[in-house]
Amino acid sequence: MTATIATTDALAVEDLTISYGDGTPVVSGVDLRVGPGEILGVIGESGCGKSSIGFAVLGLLPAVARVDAARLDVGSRPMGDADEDDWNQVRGRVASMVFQEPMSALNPCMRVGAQIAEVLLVHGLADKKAAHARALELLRLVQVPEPELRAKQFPHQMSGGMRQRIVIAMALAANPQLLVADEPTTALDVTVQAQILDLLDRMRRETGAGVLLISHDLGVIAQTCDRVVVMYAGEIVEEGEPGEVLANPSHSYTAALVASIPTTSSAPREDLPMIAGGVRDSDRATAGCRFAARCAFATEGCASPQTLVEVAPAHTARCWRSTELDLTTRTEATA
Ligand SMILES: Nc1ncnc2c1ncn2[C@@H]1O[C@H](COP(=O)(O)OP(=O)(O)OP(=O)(O)O)[C@@H](O)[C@H]1O
Repeated sequence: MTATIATTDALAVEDLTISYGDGTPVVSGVDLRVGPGEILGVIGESGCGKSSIGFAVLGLLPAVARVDAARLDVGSRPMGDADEDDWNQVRGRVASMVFQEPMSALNPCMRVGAQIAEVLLVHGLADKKAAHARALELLRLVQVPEPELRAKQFPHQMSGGMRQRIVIAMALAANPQLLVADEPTTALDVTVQAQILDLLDRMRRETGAGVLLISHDLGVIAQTCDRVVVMYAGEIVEEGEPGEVLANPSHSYTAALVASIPTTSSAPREDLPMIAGGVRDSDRATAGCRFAARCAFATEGCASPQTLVEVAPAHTARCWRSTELDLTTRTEATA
């Protein structure tokens, strides 16, 4: 495959705010940058706004959603004021989505080779013969065995992992600059999960596409991403390189997430330090730290607005107490 390696950012988002109807924003003030060939992970518990961000950067939010951003560049295209025609030029060509459930992205009545070729035909990037040849090339690229045979099969004749490979082949067909992968391995069993993450890793290296990888699983993020943003109640609370963030969590929410990862030496699951409660609408409307109501270390000062501050090179956190706390052990630091 002859991929064009991009030189511009795959994604550049500044001050992104998303709300549904007249509701409180579910995402606020989010800045994201995905470089060419880079994997940026977005992690946070259910309801923190991860999928809303993924849909927003592909223009896929429902009409009820309101999106505001100081900058929303997808590949080299400024999409802040884009209409549906503009998004149709971008989706599948400049940026593509890999969803959690591959069956929802595939047409059950169409042979998979034809579905891959269709992406190229829709965008006028190849004639029928060339599109078919490229479909076989893409099946090889995503390591589908016996591509000629598989191309003639329907999705139901394949395993979940094989279907996700087909979806990734479709997403890559037009050589996009950005892939948005929203929980791409959650529906797969553990060994297949690892294979799909390896494939994403290889694909970004070989094609130069940047990847926005959305996951609630810190293990997936740690294994795959170059950088991670941790979201809480619609806000970024911490950002950095995964190894550094996991080793030195500097926001109490991240520390609680890290502490809730089971390890082989962990006590039985009920004894794990899980985070009590969940994101409430009122947390999103709080001017101060949105995690304060659930944080074991919150003080009166946490009611004041917090900004993301550098806690180490290329590592930022939105917790003014981070220097006072030993968040690796989740205790008040001793003087
Ligand atoms: N179409 C919609 N209309 C109204 N509210 C919505 C809509 N879609 C999402 N929301 C709300 O926006 C908030 C963020 O949802 P979103 O799906 O982006 O979060 P998430 O972190 O991806 O969660 P999950 O992991 O459960 O998908 C939630 O409170 C959700 O109820």
